[in-house]
Amino acid sequence: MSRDLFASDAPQALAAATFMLAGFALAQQDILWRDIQAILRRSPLRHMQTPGGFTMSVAMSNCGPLGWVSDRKGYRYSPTDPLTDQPWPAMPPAMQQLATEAAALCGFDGFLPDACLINRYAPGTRMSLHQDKNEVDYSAPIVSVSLGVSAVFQLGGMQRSDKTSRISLQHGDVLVWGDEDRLRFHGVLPIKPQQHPLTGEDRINLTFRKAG
Ligand SMILES: O=C(O)CCC(=O)C(=O)O
Ligand SMILES: [Fe+2]
Repeated sequence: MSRDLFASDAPQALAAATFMLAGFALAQQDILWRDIQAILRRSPLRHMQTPGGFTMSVAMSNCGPLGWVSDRKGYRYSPTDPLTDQPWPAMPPAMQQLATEAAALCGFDGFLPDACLINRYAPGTRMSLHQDKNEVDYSAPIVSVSLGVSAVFQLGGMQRSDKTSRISLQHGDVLVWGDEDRLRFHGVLPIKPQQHPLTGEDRINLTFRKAG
């Protein structure tokens, strides 16, 4: 059987600076899951408000020195969880190391995330096309880890109206984008009803960022 079927350590280039590390997080799934549960006990998943007054369908929380928040005042990073008025839970070493190693494999040496957004997609939930642009410094990549049921990721261009390509994201896949791809529009199509042994019907996504 071809070695390539198992070559999860070899990044697959999807664009000039967008890479798929298929199954890269699989070896860490148990510790990741345990760490995520511990974070969510302290800073629970919640549906944030958009500046326009809508409620987001993806439920979110964060860990690390900074956390992404949205409310009527806008999108931003905050050192405290508005739900608890406490600092966000610390970023567990296994999570930070996974992000740093994934980035390095894709040519982004020295990536030290200070924020990890935790997204939970229930069946039918989507994330519309957007750019990740609340971070201060765009020289750092975004490292995105998928756990649980599969999703279809839309990778667009620099304009919202640009054509998008579809990338299937499976449990354990890690997607990394930076440099000239850092501000590409991207989104997630509605999650199809499925079951996964680790997460049930949900998809959990972790996006590691250098926010501050
Ligand atoms: O869920 C994903 O795969 C992408 C999440 C995302 O784009 C974000 O949190 O900004
Ligand atoms: Fe994003």
